Amino acid sequence: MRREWKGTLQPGQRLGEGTSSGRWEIVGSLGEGGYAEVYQVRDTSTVEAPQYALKIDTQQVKKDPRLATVRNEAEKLKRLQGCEGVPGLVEGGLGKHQGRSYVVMELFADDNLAVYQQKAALGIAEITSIGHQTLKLLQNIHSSGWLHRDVKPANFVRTIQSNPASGGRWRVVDFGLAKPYISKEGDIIDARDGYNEFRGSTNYASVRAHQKEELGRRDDLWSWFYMLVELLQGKLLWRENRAPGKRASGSDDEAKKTAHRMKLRALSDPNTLFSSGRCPEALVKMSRHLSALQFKESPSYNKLQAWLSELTPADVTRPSRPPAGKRRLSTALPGASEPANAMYQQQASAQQWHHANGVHHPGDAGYMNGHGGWAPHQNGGMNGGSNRVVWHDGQALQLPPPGGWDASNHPLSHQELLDEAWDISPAWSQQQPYAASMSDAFVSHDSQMSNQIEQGHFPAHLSVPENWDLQLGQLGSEFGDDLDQAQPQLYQRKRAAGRQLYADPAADLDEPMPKRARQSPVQPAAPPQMLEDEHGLLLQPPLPDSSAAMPGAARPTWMSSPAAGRPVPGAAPGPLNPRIRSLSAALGAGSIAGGGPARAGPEQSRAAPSASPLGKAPHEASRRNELGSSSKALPKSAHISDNQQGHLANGATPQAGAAGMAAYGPAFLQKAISVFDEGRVSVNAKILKKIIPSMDPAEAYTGLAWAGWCIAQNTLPETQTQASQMLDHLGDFFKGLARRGC
Ligand SMILES: Nc1ncnc2c1ncn2[C@@H]1O[C@H](COP(=O)(O)OP(=O)(O)OP(=O)(O)O)[C@@H](O)[C@H]1O
Repeated sequence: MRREWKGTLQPGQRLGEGTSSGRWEIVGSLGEGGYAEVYQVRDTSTVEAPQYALKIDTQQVKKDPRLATVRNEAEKLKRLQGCEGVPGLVEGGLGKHQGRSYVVMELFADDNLAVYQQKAALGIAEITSIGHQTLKLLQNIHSSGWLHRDVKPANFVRTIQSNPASGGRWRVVDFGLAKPYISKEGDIIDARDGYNEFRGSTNYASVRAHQKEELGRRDDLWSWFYMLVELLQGKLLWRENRAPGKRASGSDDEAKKTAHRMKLRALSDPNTLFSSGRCPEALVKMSRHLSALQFKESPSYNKLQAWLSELTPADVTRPSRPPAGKRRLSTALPGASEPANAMYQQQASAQQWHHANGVHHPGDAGYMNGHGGWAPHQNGGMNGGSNRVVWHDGQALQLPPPGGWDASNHPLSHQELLDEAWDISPAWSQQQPYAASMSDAFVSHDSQMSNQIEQGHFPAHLSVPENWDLQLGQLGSEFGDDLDQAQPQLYQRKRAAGRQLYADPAADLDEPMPKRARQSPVQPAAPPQMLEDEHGLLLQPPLPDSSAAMPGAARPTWMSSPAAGRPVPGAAPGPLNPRIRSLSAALGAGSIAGGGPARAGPEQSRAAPSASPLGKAPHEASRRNELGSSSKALPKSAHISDNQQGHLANGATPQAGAAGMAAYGPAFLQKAISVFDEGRVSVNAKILKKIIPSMDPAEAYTGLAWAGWCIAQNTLPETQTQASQMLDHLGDFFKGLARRGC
């Protein structure tokens, strides 16, 4: 299955002045709307050949010079330069190619939000985080004196460079409909009399946009609000009846009327926005606030941010998993197909992935990557999460989940499995920008993998097509964010061509028409370029003996030797990340896992810094107090079962007994899974499911605490909410367990 190329320009094609054959070389296709095509390009005028996004008028525009949409957008972008989160323009990046205007701008990696939200399930932490970030982006634009006027998920693009000032990992694109709302004199421009135009996209347009009224800041925020409803519920009820890839029955006008009617009704009863009949209280407050705003009045961004933080997991009603066909991945996986991948070699030589100490395929020349995966140097491979496929001597070998098998393909004991869990936990945090998309990719192989795990067929020789990584990259490449979302291009263009032209007297420039249709970007983004973020969270110092990470090297004794005790982070002699140590001390070592000196000893207590990484020292401290009393701590029990007979009910602790285990065991698993889900590392929940029943509960709790923390770290620093919520979940959960253990 080959990826369908969207757009009229071809890969390798060059355009623009500056070099003899054209400065901008088309590398990938990012998206296509009714009026423009967006490509990933290389600047061939410099040796480094940096990559950018190039937006160019569709071919139809050529036929009607009045529709110079991209040129107009470029002019607006010029005026918005310096506004955080808005794409930077590239010098010399404005031009014409065969009569079509183009503009070259900063390239953002990864998906837009419309695509992203259709991947694996989003938990409350991630939804609120996205809400915070996108709201901040809109506030930035408004503070610059501009309205976006086409706020919708497809116009927020995720990127790997995190910058809290500009909206964390999200950026905003598509300024085709943007308009200043402040005059040159600095006054807010009055609404124009007799204004009678629809601006925006049907699904996200405010009620006033439907009524063809002039839009203000409040209307951008209504669109943001509907985005939020969609994030929470997984759908907008006015577009619900539309089959994927199909238009709603009836005309566009009918669809618009339906959306308008339902939005109007929701003004007086926000519960009607949700098929459950219950609108989260936080959204009710937002709706009231936005409804009360006057045209010129500034929304209270702070209040909206605060209400956003009030959302709870119970407010998420979207399906916990998207249908299989909807899972997607549009990010290039590091090392996905390239033999002797340069980045991996660099990592290996720098010995940065020291902690990875899992299984590998014997005989391969390679090293463990940061995800507990094996990255062969010579043969190429795809690594990460718990599923691994390596290319070896021209063959694809599928390897078991980390911890499943040792180097001689013998199953690991549960003790070793636990060690593996310890090993891979910090790896997740190191894979910060990619963990989500990687685990998405692996989800798609879950069933195949599980079957083989069940049957004990590892490593298995698979028949994997040459372009397997490409296929992953295009899983479910179509998405929709508006009425004619996934319509054939022809249809979109026909509609585009049929639209009327207009000029907006309040803007310096003619504006493009309202835009809608788009096919999704499907090109994998540029490969990752960084191993360490600005906060230094991605890497840990190497182990004293870094050769431990190399094949054949002995496992460091502290990781598996019973004499050395459980390899709790705080107890490890290696210089582990102090953040992990502090969490372990606060949650695991100093509390639940009261039975083992390595976990509960004074060393851990001392190791806990006075302030936690999240600045939650008092909170953590009180949690420690609540949990830390030795009389209340859950005592260490014997292993449930060495032969993994596996039922939680069989593994009674002396105190809680079989009944107690049966009662809270499933909740424990459920919680673990949901925590991992929130961290978007869903596939690892599978490993947990397999290994937890055979583990000492105290070990499992401590391990989860650490793992949860590592996941939480992925979100720092701009999404502290997410991180702290995860920790809270874990803390509450542990508290509950401790009580039951009494
Ligand atoms: N700078 C960028 N970096 C990465 N991707 C981008 C960039 N700009 C746009 N894209 C991708 O291209 C898609 C289309 O971009 P944009 O919305 O600007 O085009 P458009 O033709 O105006 O779309 P529409 O007509 O549907 O509104 C976006 O949804 C986004 O996925």
